[in-house]
Amino acid sequence: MSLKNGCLPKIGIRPAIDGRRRGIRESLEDQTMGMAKAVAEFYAQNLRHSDGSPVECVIADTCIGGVAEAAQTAAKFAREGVGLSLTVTPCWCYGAETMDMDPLIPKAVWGFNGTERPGAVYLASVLAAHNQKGLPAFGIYGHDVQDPSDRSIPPDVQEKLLQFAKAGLAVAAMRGRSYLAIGGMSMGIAGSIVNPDFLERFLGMRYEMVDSSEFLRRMEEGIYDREEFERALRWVKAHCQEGLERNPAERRSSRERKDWEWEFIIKMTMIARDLMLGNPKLGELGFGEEALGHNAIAGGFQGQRQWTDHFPNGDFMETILNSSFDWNGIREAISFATENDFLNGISMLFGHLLTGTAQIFSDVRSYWSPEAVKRVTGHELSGPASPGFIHLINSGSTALDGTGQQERNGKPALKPFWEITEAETKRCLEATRFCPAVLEYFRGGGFSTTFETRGGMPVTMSRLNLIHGLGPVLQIAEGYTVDLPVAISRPIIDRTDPTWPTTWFVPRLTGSGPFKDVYSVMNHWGANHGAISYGHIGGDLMTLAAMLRIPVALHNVPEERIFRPSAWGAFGAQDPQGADYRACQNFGPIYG
Ligand SMILES: C[C@H](O)[C@@H](O)[C@@H](O)C(=O)CO
Ligand SMILES: [Mn+2]
Repeated sequence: MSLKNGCLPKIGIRPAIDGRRRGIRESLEDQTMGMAKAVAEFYAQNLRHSDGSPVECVIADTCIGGVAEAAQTAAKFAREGVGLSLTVTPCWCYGAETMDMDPLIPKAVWGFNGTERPGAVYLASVLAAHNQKGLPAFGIYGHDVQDPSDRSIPPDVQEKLLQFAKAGLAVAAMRGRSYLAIGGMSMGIAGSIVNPDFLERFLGMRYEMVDSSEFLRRMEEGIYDREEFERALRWVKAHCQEGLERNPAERRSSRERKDWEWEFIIKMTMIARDLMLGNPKLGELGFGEEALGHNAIAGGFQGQRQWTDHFPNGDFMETILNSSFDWNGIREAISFATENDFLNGISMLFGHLLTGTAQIFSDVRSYWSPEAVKRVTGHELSGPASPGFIHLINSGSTALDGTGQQERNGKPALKPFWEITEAETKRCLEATRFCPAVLEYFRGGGFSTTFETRGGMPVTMSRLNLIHGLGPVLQIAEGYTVDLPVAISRPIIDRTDPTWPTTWFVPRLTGSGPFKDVYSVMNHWGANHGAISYGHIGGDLMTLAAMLRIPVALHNVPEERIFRPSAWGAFGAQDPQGADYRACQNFGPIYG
């Protein structure tokens, strides 16, 4: 089953040229179209959609020397489903006559750094036109002068081409899709008060909602694939190991009840997925409407409390959906928020679309200072955990990939699903236990995913918050997962909920402001949850946020990784954070 619904967005390449015939244009055709072809090839080789398929480029039929060819190109791009555009040129062209005017399409311009023809002068001129007309565009200007015969794309240009395209593809992938809430607000968590206005205006997405009772209807009326269910049950019995029972002896559920719960939560998992994505198998069974699904690219489940006070909790479902594999094999992770915290779900979606990897969803539970660790465990922190750490932990939603049992160059990693091996999925499962849910919290039972994330992984924690009178803002903290010695980790986990997955996180400190120490990062975090993505992707998130006009409230991303539309500089080049707020407010959300 694929998460895509309809066509995948393509990248439109626009070779712009000096329109003067009888010499100039003719002499430039080859080099200009050559740049377009080189970029298309570069993208095809280096970019994939989050569903694993290679990214396709559409090149304009002709070089664009003026408005007629710009219009022909726009028509071609609309026919072909282009979601973002890149204009390339080695020469002077007529800015406002050749530029891409589609307000919905993220745009960049690569102006070749050569001296024979003034590509960089066009770049400056067309960016000025974009800024003047309120159509923000990213400028790409290579650092070193190239010769006209040099058809290579220099590494600094490659980096920017990729950063722009990854974020632009994410923008295009979200447009027209849905966030599906199963249930409503969970325990007063404001992030689970889904805000359709934000989804529609900033992301071009719909808010879809179904009542949790839909699980029961589908179970009781047999609206799921029975054959898949049997297969899933066999897989669960073979690979999902039950963990320690933490409930007091007199309250534990019977074996019979637990077996029933396993069947129930497997069905919940299949039904949630079918609700989001649809399932042709349901059509074959005579359920045409259900077969279609809700066109969702992200979703969430309220769970607590009405559902979990009576029925098994959603932890297993959330974990499996968020993972890059299940009983059907290795596949794209499905971004799914526990407690229906859609703001965290969308943060996970951003991370997923930018990387193709599974995401970790966590409560940002506690800051542990070295002093508190010493007092509670009797041990001193050392190594990367020395400045103290943040304990990330939540009942559900953390992908099995979050164990860190996949590897890249011998180091723990969360990989895009197309790079994950069968053996690595086994290791993730072996490192996980499914503990009977703590019945004090979850009266209806269920099983919670239990593991400790391997240390040493570069990760980025992010979070969207909605602020009255301001709108959405994004927080970003790059850092590392760390390993703790058992003598420290055990007592700390036992003080919280030992049946839940734990990630020990140390943000990269900068020595000042919110990143002056680990405590300050925790203290500045804007909500109870964070979305954790493998890798240092803060720069990519910032590029995406700028495209979506979401200001970045907090980050520790190095300056050289920050890449925003050219107009941002006009709002205060010496005050990038304030400029970001002003630019986002000035241009406003893409979809109104
Ligand atoms: C079991 C509890 O209700 C937890 O689910 C709660 O601590 C949270 O996760 C709050 O975000
Ligand atoms: Mn939570």
